[in-house]
Amino acid sequence: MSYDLLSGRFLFSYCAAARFPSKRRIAFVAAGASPSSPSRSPGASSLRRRRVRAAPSVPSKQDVRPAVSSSVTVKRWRRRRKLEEVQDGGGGGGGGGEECAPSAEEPSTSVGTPYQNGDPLGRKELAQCVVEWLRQGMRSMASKFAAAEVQGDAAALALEWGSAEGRLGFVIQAQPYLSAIPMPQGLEALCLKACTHYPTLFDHFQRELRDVLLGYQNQGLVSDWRSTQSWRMLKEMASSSQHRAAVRRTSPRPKAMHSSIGVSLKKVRLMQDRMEEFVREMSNLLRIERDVELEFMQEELNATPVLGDDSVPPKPVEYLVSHGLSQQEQCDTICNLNVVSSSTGLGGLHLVLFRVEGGHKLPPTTLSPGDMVCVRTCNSRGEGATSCKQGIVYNLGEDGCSITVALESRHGDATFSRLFGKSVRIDRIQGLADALTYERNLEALMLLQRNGLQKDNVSIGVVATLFGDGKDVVKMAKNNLTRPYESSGPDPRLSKRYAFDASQLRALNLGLNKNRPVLIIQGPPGTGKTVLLTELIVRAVQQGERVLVTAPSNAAVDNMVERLSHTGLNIVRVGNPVRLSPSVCSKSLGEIVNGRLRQFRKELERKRTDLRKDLRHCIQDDSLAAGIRQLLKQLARDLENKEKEMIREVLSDAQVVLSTNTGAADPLIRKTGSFDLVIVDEAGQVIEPSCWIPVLQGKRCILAGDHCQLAPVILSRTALDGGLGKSLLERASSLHDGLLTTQLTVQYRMHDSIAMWASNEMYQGLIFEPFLIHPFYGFFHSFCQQGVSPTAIAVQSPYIAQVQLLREKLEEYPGLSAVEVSTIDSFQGREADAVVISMVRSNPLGAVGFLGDSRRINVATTRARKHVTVVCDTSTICHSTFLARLLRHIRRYGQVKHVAPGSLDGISGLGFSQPTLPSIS
Ligand SMILES: Nc1ncnc2c1ncn2[C@@H]1O[C@H](COP(=O)(O)OP(=O)(O)OP(=O)(O)O)[C@@H](O)[C@H]1O
Repeated sequence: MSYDLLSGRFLFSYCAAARFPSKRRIAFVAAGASPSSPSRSPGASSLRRRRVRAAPSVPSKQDVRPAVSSSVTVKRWRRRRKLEEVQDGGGGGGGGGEECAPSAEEPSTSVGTPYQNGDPLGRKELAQCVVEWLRQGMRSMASKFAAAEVQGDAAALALEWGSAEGRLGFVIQAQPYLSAIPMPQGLEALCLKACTHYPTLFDHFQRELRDVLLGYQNQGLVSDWRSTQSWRMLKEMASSSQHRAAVRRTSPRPKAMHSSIGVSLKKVRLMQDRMEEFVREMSNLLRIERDVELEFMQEELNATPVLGDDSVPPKPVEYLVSHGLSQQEQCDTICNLNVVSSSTGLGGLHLVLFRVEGGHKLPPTTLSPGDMVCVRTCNSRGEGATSCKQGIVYNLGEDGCSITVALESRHGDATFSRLFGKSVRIDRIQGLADALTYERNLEALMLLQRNGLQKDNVSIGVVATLFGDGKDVVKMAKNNLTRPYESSGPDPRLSKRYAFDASQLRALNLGLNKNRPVLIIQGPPGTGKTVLLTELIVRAVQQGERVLVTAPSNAAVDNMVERLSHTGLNIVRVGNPVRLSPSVCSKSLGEIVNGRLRQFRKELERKRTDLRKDLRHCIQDDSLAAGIRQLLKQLARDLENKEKEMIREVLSDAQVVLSTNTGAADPLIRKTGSFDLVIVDEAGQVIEPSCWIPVLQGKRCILAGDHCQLAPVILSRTALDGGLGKSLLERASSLHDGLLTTQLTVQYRMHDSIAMWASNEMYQGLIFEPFLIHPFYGFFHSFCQQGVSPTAIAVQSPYIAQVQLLREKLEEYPGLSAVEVSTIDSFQGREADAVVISMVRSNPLGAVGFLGDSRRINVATTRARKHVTVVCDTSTICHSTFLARLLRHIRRYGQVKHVAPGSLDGISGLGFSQPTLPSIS
């Protein structure tokens, strides 16, 4: 190894003909060296000269000669080493290459860059023999230094230290001592890595010097080893900034985590690499998906309503138009609106009030609070501009002329200001991820990569479990962080509310184990996942845990809020007020805060009114008026501060916080600190990045769901094929031989004949132990006549337009407006005594579209406790073998009724003829 004065580069070459065949000789150049390389550091020239002198000129293994005192010849030195080896028991140290072959586990090392910074490399990274090889080399160097000390040869000592000065000098100085010792066979690459790693060399040298000096002290050669010149010089070197910079890690990799999660640093690095690879892939897929979404949205928005003849000058447009490339997505539009005012709502919502131009009434519209909309300027024909702002309908004015939208943009946003004074158009867009969701997913991935394995990350156990391999998890278990093998026997104390079955009790016990970072609860429909989660939350709070509960959709979160409302827990639902179901409003953050601020607001309003009165009276007195205006501003600030304080208070007092997965990224939640437990319901329905938003906020997590029910909706084929559609639930349940998963096996909801179909079609015949349910038979039109309450009936369709049409039709029948009509997707997680599924599709081609998605039909069918009616065109539906099997099952265990063409006006058309179902292989 030498330093090239001309190029200013550090050259290292090593040739060990005896051990490496010629083609395996290693010669490498570390370009640029370190920031403190001699060419750049002050005093570099003298240092360089000394280094050139001190470095042996490319020693070969045969003639390597340790730079020991002249009295020790190479022969004697070798003899002594051999003797030491014999004394050590035949090379128990490191020379015995034959005993120290690299194992399959040993990392393949790239020997590229000497002088990496960082912690000393240990046995795990280098293998025992290499560490021993280093120890011997450094022992020899330390002995030389210490010998100079006891011989009182200050000049020699100074010379040696001078050569070793600086980390580069130190590494160079160490080489001859190391080269003198044969490298363990097969581990040459690791030896080369180690012998150029300054922190490692220094660490070994320090330990050996201390031992040698201590030996001298015991022999009475020195009085106090700590006060020797060698030791003081070493300490001086250790306190230099150069040294500290070298042993400080410069890469963003985590520090030695082994003490935190009980696995080796090497394993932590592997996990980090795995995680970085995952984050890279997922971010890329998210971007692809986002591009397709935007493209799709643009196409939807470009489908501008056509107003007929171009030559006819357009009148003020007042219409509702539905168009859509996909039948599921419907886009309702209101044009010719003007911005009237904007204000800030609770939680910083940017509320913008729009009115129809010319004081006209809003057209009849299906837009309603909570709908996601796109807001942009438009021309007099209603054609919209390309750039748009996303928002959510906040409310529709009672006067019928206005609509308020909560916009994503903030005050002062240029896009928003451009809306002023212009004609504006609002389009409803369904089923598209908004920009905020996309950004929050990306942010979660970034946080996972950056903080996932950091010591201070609360969810480090979760991350390590989900990115470690099976061995890591077992290791962590030994370290008491997780106990995957703990007893799963039922705990009788847990069965007060329900008579839980054994599989539910097992899940409860596992879920309440604070030492378990990850639990996956999987269960087919009706097996009590939601019931179980409710119980788990109650018990977790009882054992002192603060819980964050999330789900992919607002409907699923509200469902959980409703179930928890009766438990007496202090729960808070966080989310955009306009998207919450009215039944849970009393638990929403907005409502709670407003309730507590009511008195304060009243008082503030009174003060405001007084001040405004005063202002009117002193309009002539500029300075007084300015003072009053200041006071009014101050009142507004007071309200804002009080609001923030109250939000913080409400959230930090809450025992359970509930939001959607995306909503969990809300700074309001993040600011209140981490959670002991995060529970994600319907976890099979959400893409993995989204799941990481809540999961990173808790010490441990429970994911519940069913991978045979609705999957994440992905638009891009590339993203789907790349794996974006795979949920964390699905990935985690296949990890570590299913160690993280527990199954629920008894279904309590459905009549046996419904459950049987689901079991055979979706769960490989898994027998759900049935729970006794009495079926009833009848038809939708006559259910109610048979005494079934309208609230016990749920109508589902995959298509939103059909849902809207059915709602309108049912309004016409007195008493039937209580029948719930919804899309299949929004009914997931819920149940009803009787379910009617309207399949809609009817075409000569037999195209079934996404009806062919077995998971969606599984959800629709398994919502029913007692009865399922499927309304469909069998000639279309039966083109799908899956759907044809469903119809066959119904024919076998139920009844098929036929509506004759042209007789759609009611009961009279229903007969009992058996339609021919195509044969299916
Ligand atoms: N141990 C039990 N004893 C009696 N009834 C139970 C029990 N567990 C669950 N149930 C009932 O079974 C029905 C289904 O429960 P739940 O909605 O929790 O199931 P789920 O697994 O979440 O279903 P899905 O996945 O279809 O949403 C509910 O009516 C619930 O009250």
